[in-house]
Amino acid sequence: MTIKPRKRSARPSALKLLARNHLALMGAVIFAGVIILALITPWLPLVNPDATDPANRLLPPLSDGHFLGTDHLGRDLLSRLLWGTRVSLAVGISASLFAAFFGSAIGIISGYFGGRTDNIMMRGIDMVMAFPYILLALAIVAALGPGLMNALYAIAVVNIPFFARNIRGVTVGIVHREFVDSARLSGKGHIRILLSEILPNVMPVIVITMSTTVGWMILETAGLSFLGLGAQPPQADLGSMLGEGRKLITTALHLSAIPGGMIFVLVMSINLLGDGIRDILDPRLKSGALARPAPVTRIDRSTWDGPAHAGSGHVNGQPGAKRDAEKGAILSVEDLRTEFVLGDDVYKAVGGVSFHVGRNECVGLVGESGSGKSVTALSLLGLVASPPGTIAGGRVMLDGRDVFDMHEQEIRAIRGGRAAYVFQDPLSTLHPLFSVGDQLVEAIRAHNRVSYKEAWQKAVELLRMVRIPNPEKRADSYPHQLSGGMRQRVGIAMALANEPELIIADEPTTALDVTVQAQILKLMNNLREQHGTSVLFITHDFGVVSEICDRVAVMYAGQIVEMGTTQQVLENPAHPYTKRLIDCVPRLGETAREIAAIPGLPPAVNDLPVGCAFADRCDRAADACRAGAIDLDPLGDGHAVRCIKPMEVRHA
Ligand SMILES: Nc1ncnc2c1ncn2[C@@H]1O[C@H](COP(=O)(O)OP(=O)(O)OP(=O)(O)O)[C@@H](O)[C@H]1O
Repeated sequence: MTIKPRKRSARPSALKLLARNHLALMGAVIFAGVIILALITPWLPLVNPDATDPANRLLPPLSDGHFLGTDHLGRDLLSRLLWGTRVSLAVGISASLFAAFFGSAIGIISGYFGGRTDNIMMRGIDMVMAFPYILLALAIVAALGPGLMNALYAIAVVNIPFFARNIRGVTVGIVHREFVDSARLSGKGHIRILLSEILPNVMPVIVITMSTTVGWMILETAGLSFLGLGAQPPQADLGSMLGEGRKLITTALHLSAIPGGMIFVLVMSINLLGDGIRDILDPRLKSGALARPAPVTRIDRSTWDGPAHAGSGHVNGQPGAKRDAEKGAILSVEDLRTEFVLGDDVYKAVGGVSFHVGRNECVGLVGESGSGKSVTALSLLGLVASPPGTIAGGRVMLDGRDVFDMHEQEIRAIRGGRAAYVFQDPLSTLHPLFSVGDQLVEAIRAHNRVSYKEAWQKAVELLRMVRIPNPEKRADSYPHQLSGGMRQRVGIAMALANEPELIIADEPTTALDVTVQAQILKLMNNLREQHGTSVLFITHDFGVVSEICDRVAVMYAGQIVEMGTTQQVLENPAHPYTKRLIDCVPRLGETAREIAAIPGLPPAVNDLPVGCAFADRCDRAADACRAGAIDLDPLGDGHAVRCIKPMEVRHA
């Protein structure tokens, strides 16, 4: 077997990400400029910054031989500014490193070990924090004596609590996470866990805190020097220059404006760069987003080929959406294409999907992990995060209207209103700090003008409808006080809050045991019968499909490869992939049957092969399968398959 060379990571480099954030880039350029100037100052043709020249006192900027003028002793301001910036930078960065090292160490140890260690360390930190920090810094300098180094120590010490508190908070949030537990279970000792599990996770916070405090510390050191406690004459830093200039502010404004301007530029550029560094270090933003995800998935109409191109999924040769809308389908999807652009790679997560959901109908979307089911579901109401997600083509007709032509506010009104989602893990979708009753009230009042009391009554009714025992009391419970099955019922109650016409359920029973799963499926079936709700049910489990779905669409590598009624697909699968998928389902009582796993792996959606994406795993594949795009061909009675060598189908 030949192994393909590994493709270069699609993740944009840190520099590229920084370049995309214009403000951070500007900060980086200015800060780099100041640093370079500070570094080369000793080699620049500058006069001695401490050389006085009483004959040339208080010269204004642009004077002959003194570009920025002179101060009250006739010293060259440009030279003093560059040497002073050097000192301020060195002190600010050193104090920040010192505070970051000791503060973070205290925070990590305290947050990790907790208990008495945490108590002792944090009470110590609280004692330091009990003093106003600038008074504490003054007291430290007063005790140690005025001077730049003592100012550095004072500023570093008063900032240690800031790091310690911040980092302890982050550590406490991480220390009970599953990956730390699994490191413990694997036998790692405290030091290794601290270094390999905790530190890398708090590092971005340390760097971000540092990048934002360097500017602050430069200001604080400047403050001490301004008060005469930092740099001592004739040595200058930006603060002492500002202090000297302040005395002559009315007669020679440039003496204070120039160092003040430099402090402003320096602090501003460091803070802008700090924000950029935060965005780069956060792995969730590495996918290309330095910006907040847009409220609705970005639609890129430049890639639109018009409705339904060949092979995308018309069935029976008719333009799908029009035909389905005529049939009165609640949801009609035509040639939907959703992509993720990561660096130079384009991941075609949904590659031209067409299907419809009729009124009061339940359609199943089935497929292996990564086949594009969730992205399809999220695309329907523009919920795929942008960036990096983009709708690259297609139409989604909800009750005859194209969702992608709607205004953002209209789409928002539909979400949780006419169309509602139920997700796999209700614990992560329910708010941990509000009671389930309050969350239901919020969902109801987001779409209806009703009083809190009325909404609360409706919330209790909803809980009763989804068969939560003792709903009046349970409405006051918090998500963590309910069992997994109950939480999922609350998730369904939330979805039902505004009597939706369509429920999009993304693997709502996957995390539940079989008895609770059966109860939830029964509940959803009852709701369909009583309220006429339509359901798009996403699952990888054919057992669930047979329980609840009228029709089913099988997805593979971002495309629908087979579609038909549940009976057609389960009893007569036409696509070899569907057949293999059904054969993977264990059946009770069949002890002799060996579960046939599908060999190989699905292709990466950023590197899809020409022709059938399943060909490499299919024992029926021929050369023709790899020759070009394959259409979803009708087999009769609404059954369709995207295969040129389908299994033999015997329709009743
Ligand atoms: N934010 C993202 N950035 C890049 N690629 C993504 C992103 N979200 C999903 N994808 C890719 O889109 C493809 C489809 O993912 P999707 O979540 O729809 O699969 P799925 O069939 O729902 O799988 P599962 O059953 O495991 O949830 C996968 O290849 C996945 O890696």
